[in-house]
Formats: sequence, C-alpha cells, structure tokens
Amino acid sequence: GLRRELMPKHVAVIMDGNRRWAWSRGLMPQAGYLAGAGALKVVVDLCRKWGIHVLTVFAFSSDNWLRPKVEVDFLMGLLESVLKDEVASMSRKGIRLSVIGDVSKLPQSLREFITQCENTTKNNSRFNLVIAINYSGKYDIVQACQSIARKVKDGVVEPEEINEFMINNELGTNLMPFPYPDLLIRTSGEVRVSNFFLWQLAYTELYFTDTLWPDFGEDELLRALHVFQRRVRRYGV
Ligand SMILES: CC(C)CCOP(=O)(O)OP(=O)(O)O
Ligand SMILES: [Mg+2]
Repeated sequence: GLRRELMPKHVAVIMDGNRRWAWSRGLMPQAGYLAGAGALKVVVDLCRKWGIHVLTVFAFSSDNWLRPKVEVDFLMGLLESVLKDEVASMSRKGIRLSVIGDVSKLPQSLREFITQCENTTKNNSRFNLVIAINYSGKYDIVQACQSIARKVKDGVVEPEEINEFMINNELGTNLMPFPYPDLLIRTSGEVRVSNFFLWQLAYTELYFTDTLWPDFGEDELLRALHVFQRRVRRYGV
C-alpha cells in the first residue's frame, strides 16, 4: 500500500484529453473542459487527503491561444467561474491559490479575480494549488534571465555570482514551498512536456497514462502514486 512518508511533496499535472473525452461521447469540446474542471476539484481534495503539499496544474499554455476563439473564450470564462465558485471553500480548507504564467494577456475580469483569489488565500498554508495560466516554460526562463541581466547591468550582481539558486528565485515558482515537482502526471497518452515546466523538471519522475483527464480520478491517482513510490529516486547518483 501507499506509504505517507514516500508521498511526493509536489505533484504537477498536464490535464490533457478533455476534447477527446467530449468527442468520444458526441459532446462539444466545452463539455470536455467542464468535465476537466470537475476532475480538477476531485484531484485537489485527493491530494490534500494523501498529504501532498503542492499541486500545480497546467490549465492553459501560451500555445492554447491558437485554438478557435469560441474555445479560448469558453476556457477563460471557465477559469473565472471555477475561481469564483471555489474561493470560499479554498479559504475554508486552508488552500493557498497561486497563478503562474503571463496574466497580463488574460481578460481584465479574470485577471482581477485571480488577484482577488491570491490575496484572499495568501495566508493559507495547509495546501498549495498552483494554476498555470498562459504559462510557457521557455518564457519563464527568459524572464528570469532578463531580471538577472537587469541586476548585472545595475551593478547589483556580478556575472560570476549567477547560480542555480539565483535563477530559481526568479522563476514563476519562486514563492511556493517545494518548487520542484517530485512527480509529473500527463494524461491522454501524449508523452511530451509541451513547454510546461522545463527548469523545474530537472529531477521529476515522469508518469504518463492513456486515461483522458476527465476520467482521471482516485483509482488513477493512486496508480500514479504507487508507481512513484516504487521508483527509487537516484538524483543521478
Ligand atoms: C486547456 C487544456 C487544459 C485542455 C487540455 O485538453 P485538450 O483540450 O488538449 O483536449 P484534447 O487533447 O483531447 O484536444
Ligand atoms: Mg490536448
């Protein structure tokens, strides 16, 4: 069985396969996104139940802007309504919500609600839910480099002083406990990282399942956690 002391501290999820799930049921893509939002709520509570500290979910990548406008608009509205519907229960459950990604490109109303949710929950410390919205792993590293380059230009930092800790501190994940995911789960059979976390995945155990995200529930999560606990993590040693 699962051992609590071997639980991952930080699980990251690429929630993929929502439209295929809808299509296989003769439904619209929007129904798949809605079902995906439901799966997310279930998985958040399961992670809390199993003593995982941080759950990061890839909810919208910078590539997703290329989707049909009707789908992008629906996803933006869905993200806002999920935050609206869940902020009270997140506060009650001690869940801190953080959003990573370039929020400047999001609709004004969603951006305002993200700020509100982050402020309302910023003192919660029992569980961290991180939602990556308009996130790009490459851009995260680019903006970190830009920030450090400004410090070098201002004479605050010498080039020789730049090290991985300095870079860690400039990435979108700098404020969370356990910034490096121990386990990355990707659903729907795709086996790629798709410009999600790049730097942060240096030692992450990668787990792929054919299950479509809306069907990813307790059985699937437990299966992923058993596989994780069976893998001896060597960190290259
Ligand atoms: C926006 C993102 C979380 C949606 C992931 O599911 P998806 O739309 O990529 O679904 P498909 O891979 O089945 O097209
Ligand atoms: Mg997909």
